[in-house]
Amino acid sequence: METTRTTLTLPVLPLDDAVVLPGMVVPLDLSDAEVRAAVEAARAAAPAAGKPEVLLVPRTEGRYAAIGVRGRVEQTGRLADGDPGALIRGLTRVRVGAGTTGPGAALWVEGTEVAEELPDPLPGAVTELVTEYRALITAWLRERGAWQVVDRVQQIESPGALADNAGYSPFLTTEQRVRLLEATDPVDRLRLATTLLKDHLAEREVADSIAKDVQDGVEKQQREFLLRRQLQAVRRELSELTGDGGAGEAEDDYRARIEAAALPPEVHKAALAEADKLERAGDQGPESGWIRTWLDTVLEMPWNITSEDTYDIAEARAVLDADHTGLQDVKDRIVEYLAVRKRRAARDRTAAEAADGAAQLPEGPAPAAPRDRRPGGAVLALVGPPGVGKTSLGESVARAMGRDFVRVALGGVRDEAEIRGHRRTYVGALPGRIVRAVKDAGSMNPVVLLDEVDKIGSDFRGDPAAALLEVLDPAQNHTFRDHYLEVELDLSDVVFLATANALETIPQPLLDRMELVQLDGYTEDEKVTIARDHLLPRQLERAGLDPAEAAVTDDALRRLAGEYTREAGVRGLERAVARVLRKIAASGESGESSLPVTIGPDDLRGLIGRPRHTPEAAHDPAERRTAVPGVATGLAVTGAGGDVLYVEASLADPETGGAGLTLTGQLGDVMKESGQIALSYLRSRGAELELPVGDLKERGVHLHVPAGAVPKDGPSAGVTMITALASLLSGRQVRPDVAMTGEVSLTGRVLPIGGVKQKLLAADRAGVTTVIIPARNEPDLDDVPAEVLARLDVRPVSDVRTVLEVALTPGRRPVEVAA
Ligand SMILES: Nc1ncnc2c1ncn2[C@@H]1O[C@H](COP(=O)(O)OP(=O)(O)OP(=O)(O)O)[C@@H](O)[C@H]1O
Repeated sequence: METTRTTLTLPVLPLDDAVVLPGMVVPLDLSDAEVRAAVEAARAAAPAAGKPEVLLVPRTEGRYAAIGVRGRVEQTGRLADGDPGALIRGLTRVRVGAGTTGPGAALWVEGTEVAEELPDPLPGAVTELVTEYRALITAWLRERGAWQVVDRVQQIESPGALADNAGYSPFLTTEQRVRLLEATDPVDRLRLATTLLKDHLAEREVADSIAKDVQDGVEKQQREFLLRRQLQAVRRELSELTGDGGAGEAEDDYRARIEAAALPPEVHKAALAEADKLERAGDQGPESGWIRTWLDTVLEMPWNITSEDTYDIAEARAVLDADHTGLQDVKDRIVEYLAVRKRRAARDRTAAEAADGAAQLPEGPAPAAPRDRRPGGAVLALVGPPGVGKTSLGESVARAMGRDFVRVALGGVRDEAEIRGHRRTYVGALPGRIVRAVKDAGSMNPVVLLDEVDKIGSDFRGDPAAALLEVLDPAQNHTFRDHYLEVELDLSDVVFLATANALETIPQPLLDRMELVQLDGYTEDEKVTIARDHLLPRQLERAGLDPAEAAVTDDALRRLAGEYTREAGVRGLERAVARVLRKIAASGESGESSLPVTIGPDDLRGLIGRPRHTPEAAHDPAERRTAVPGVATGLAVTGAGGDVLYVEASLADPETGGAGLTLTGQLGDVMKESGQIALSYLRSRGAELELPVGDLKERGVHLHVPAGAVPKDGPSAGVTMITALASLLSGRQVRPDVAMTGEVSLTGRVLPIGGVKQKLLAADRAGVTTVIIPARNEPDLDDVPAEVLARLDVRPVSDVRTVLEVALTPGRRPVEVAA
């Protein structure tokens, strides 16, 4: 019911995010340029006696509403905040028409006033609506304590004005207010105002009931808290009565710690259950001790901590290079491993995201096929002699990946519980080493170095290797269960590395999971570089010396490596360097010598005594081990890397010693067989070689490999045994500068062996210059550093005859047979 009345020309006062409805009186801020422009324009146009009038039009996102409200500027002055302001009263609705001109900077429009007409008397439905709205709004206002407003609302008679008064309701949105403004029919408007109010009341009811639930929850917690406090107090009093110290403060403490620790849901549940048990058991309970230990362990685990992998491959390489000299191929392998790991991690992430996305769809496609959860695949195993840097490479890998590092020493572990923990019911039960490693690392994705996997054994206490296999298996290790911890531990993000001295004793199933990287040991030159760049700086620091105070020349380092130590790695060398520096520090301190000093090779003797390992070839010929016939130099790989070993042969006294073969020196079965084969070969073919083999048939033969405390095995001493025997029989010495390795067949063929690089490095260390190797091992020479090959005369052979030709000196001395 809208009849057009007057046409008006008014300056527009735009209202952003606000609506003024007829009947409302609102303050407007005159420091706003548009508001000021409109008010000033209105003032300019107003008749001398009358008050200026503006058209208040809501504006949303730059667009004006179709209906505005004629507003009268009642007053100007200061607003509460001190800004200039105007008090404006909304009068009537005006339909906004075309733009026009007028004084001032404001926008002028023409508008037509909207008249409101209602039938008189009002129809019953409308009266009811008025009553309903009034009841609702007064109830709401009363609730909020707005008593004056209640009175005012009670006095409003007209349905339209009643609805317009809703403009004051704080819960309405601007959009809802605009709808009220644009509802030109008064009854429609009141209907709208009623609906909006009812909606609000309904919403508030829901919110209230939620708040009430929350409140109830809080009350329950408070009650629980109070009860616990009381329980505590009772316990304390009890313990005072009975004279036991230490009241049950701790249980509540555990509960709080559990809540604070943000444990995974399962763990949280288990921990709370234990805390409950602890409370029930009380302090006197026999169980309380181990429950506490368990809770402490669980709370100390880094459940929610994972370090972020930030490495890129070039950086990782740089870290490896900075920490270790040489080892190019080893570093290449590690970098490849990291690159693959990184790619797979990225791929798995994408797959996981895709799967998550699919899972959110109600009828999504089947989730992606189960993936190998370990991004890196197999476990990288660093295999090589002691002191070649396996452990420190592991540390470097962690550093390169930006992860925490922990080492788990497995040497001598025979008990499965060492890996997997003891059940809690055992006295003194502990979690296994894997759990302890993760705890020590302080994050759930550390690099864990399983040191000396070749030295785990098994006995009646279970098989640690089997437990270890589960730890390393990507299909199982995301739910690893430690017997002690009893809750599942996700190990799938852990990077496992392993080290071993020798492959032979690694249990096969473990070996299958490993990707092997061999470290064979260093040449003398490499050792000098490592010592200069890494060992010396570190030991200087340990000795409290400044690099400017003490220098050790490369030649001195070389002598330390060559004559004071004999090893594949650099551990002994590092110790020797440390000894030298300690002496320097001591003599500097006692004033015996003045710093700075430079240590050359000849100073070493005065500092740390005579060298222990002079090369065999440097000895007086009469003192060499091969000075007597029957001794040959062999090459072997032991747990300590490559080494030279000597094989001694002798014939037993025909009267006292029986016939047959005696083998001594802790030889393994395979090595013993080599002895048998050597003897058989010489018995059958010796004559062809012009050897007096008759002795072999009548007299017992004894083969001994000294350094008897070290177990030795393998077939590669075959050539050495034959050479020693042939030397004995022929009376020709074995050349002291020759060492050899190779398996021998019954027909005298020289068969290939392993560990060529380690053996050649050892030969070079020992000062040997000619090395006999099986012809079929020639390709292995590619792995041997060029500088070593340059010093060695390597003779690849395929027949034992050639071995003897090379190894035996021409000079012939008859065997002195003891009569
Ligand atoms: N290439 C190298 N560059 C720098 N330092 C090295 C290198 N190789 C070894 N080292 C240093 O030699 C020392 C011994 O190495 P490490 O303890 O890692 O040997 P390992 O092979 O793990 O021996 P083990 O098998 O007995 O544990 C370490 O201090 C290490 O930093």
